[in-house]
Amino acid sequence: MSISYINQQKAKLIDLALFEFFSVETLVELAALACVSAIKKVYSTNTHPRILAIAGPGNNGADTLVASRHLKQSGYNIEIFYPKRNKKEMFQNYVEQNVQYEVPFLEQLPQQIESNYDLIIDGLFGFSFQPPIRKPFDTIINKIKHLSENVPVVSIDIGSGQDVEKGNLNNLGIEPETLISLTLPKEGSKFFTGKHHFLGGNFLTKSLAKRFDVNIPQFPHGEMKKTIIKANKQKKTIKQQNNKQTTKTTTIKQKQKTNNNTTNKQRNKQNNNKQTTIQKPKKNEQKNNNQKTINKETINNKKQKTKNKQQYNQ
Ligand SMILES: NC(=O)C1=CN([C@@H]2O[C@H](COP(=O)(O)OP(=O)(O)OC[C@H]3O[C@@H](n4cnc5c(N)ncnc54)[C@H](O)[C@@H]3O)[C@@H](O)[C@H]2O)[C@@H](O)CC1
Repeated sequence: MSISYINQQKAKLIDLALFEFFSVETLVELAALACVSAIKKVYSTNTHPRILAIAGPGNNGADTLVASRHLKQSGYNIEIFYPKRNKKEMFQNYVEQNVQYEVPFLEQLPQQIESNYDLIIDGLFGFSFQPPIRKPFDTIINKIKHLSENVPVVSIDIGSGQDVEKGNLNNLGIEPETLISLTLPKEGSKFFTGKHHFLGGNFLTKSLAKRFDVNIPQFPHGEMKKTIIKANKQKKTIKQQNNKQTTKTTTIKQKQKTNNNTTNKQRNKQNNNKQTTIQKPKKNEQKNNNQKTINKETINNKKQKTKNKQQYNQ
């Protein structure tokens, strides 16, 4: 079953529907844990011990504040820049929790980020972002955008400054190396160009999925990172070089069936994984958004994963 991408309005409505039977604190805590789980998967305390988390004024910032606390407890050396503090009690509690766990809050975006941090968490804006970017976030986003060539950036739900539905229009937003979509990927994430795309927050019930006409992502409860969607720039380049292939949708399963080397055991394993589709975007979308081919796969499909990794490294 393919993953549904949702627009801004649907994301907001699903969020409201979840609030009917979850408290916002519970959702934030679970979303934050999903983010932590994904971050640990790619950036370990050995390779990326020093993290700068940038938290925005809304619930995307709340996810970031809570994730920061968990990351500190997981052994990372994390600092938070939280330029526009939300005055609601929930946010004040999140700040206090970080203070209690000795996570420092920075007054300014630090200088020398490249040499002082191994990873940046971008939690400025999520699905409620409405362009254009207002002060002081324009300067912050601009700085992080340029740093992202030297320090990996993880964005929570949306690359901040990007259009929720159209992606990184006019290159105004942050292009993260890792994107962690929550509940369901937003339409703009079809244009994601980074390396790792996780999906976390297994919140949808069957009735909500029906009500909002979306597919529930298939991954076990608690395993927030089970479904991974990977953008593969290299693949697109190769495809383009091989000359104007028409839009093609093929399942990983179908693709692998044609591979004579695939063993029955592997095939069974692939069938068990809910494979998703490889899709090429529409031409006009590509033009506006520097779209890259999206290769969606399950994490258990190790063989395919290794293949993709090799392509990145080429
Ligand atoms: N159902 C879900 O998927 C869940 C989503 N959560 C998180 O909540 C996020 C959505 O939270 P919110 O609805 O609070 O909104 P956001 O956190 O996306 O942002 C809203 C804030 O950003 C400001 N803002 C919007 N556009 C701006 C602009 N152009 N310039 C400057 N400031 C701007 C608004 O004034 C408001 O303060 C999601 O993206 C996700 O990270 C989780 O916390 C809980 C579960």
